[in-house]
Amino acid sequence: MLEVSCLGVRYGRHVALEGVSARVSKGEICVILGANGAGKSSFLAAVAGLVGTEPGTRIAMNGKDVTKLDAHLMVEEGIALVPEGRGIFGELTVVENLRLGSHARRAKADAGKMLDFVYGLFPRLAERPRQLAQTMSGGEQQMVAIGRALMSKPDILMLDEPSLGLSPLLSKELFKSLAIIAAEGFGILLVEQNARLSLKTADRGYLIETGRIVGEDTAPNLLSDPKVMSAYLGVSATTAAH
Ligand SMILES: Nc1ncnc2c1ncn2[C@@H]1O[C@H](COP(=O)(O)OP(=O)(O)OP(=O)(O)O)[C@@H](O)[C@H]1O
Repeated sequence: MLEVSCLGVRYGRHVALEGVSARVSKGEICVILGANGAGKSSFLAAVAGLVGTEPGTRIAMNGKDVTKLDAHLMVEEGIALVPEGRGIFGELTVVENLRLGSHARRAKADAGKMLDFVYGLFPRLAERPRQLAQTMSGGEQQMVAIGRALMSKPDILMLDEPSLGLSPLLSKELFKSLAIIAAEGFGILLVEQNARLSLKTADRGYLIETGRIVGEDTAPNLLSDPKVMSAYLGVSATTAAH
């Protein structure tokens, strides 16, 4: 459904990404792993239309070339991004934040249905629709951010480090929710520090180093590869085996 080939991003003279290819299908969870500064956030931002790409880049959604579209048009093509830091509006209520997501033309007709889906997924939000978003806990704010992205009825939901700042328990719950979202047919592409937890939930993973893809495999294969464990999971191969 999402197919990216030969993606390049430069910031002035600095080449942040070069020749990056990746794909995400309906109902699939893909994770991008890489060290700090490898280019993970830049990749999501480029796919979302938030940063420009180099000549030769091709981004296709459902077979349509969307390479040069601006961010708001990417949303109409079915790509939604939950940015690092969540980007919710603290002085708006939970339901006002959620409704912002349904301004996309593709989402308007199904806004009620999507709101029911989000409330079913995150009952905590259904209990407090009129609470100001800034007074919600970190985990709840992440639910608002994901909920708002879902309200745009995306085909692909992209998340930049969604478990950042969450407790291990909340992170686990977050990944359970992502599995439910994928089971509904949404494709998920995420960047995560918590590589071990994300690989347990994901179907496939990409390894990125200094702006290039250096590996791709199924999540179970990556999890059982000692080299990957020590390079990307921040634990020694011996520890990882237990
Ligand atoms: N707006 C920008 N201007 C200049 N350089 C940038 C900009 N954004 C990112 N970079 C550089 O591009 C490279 C990739 O950054 P990016 O944030 O995509 O990496 P990352 O893998 O997401 O890192 P992290 O895990 O630390 O967030 C880094 O060297 C970074 O310093």
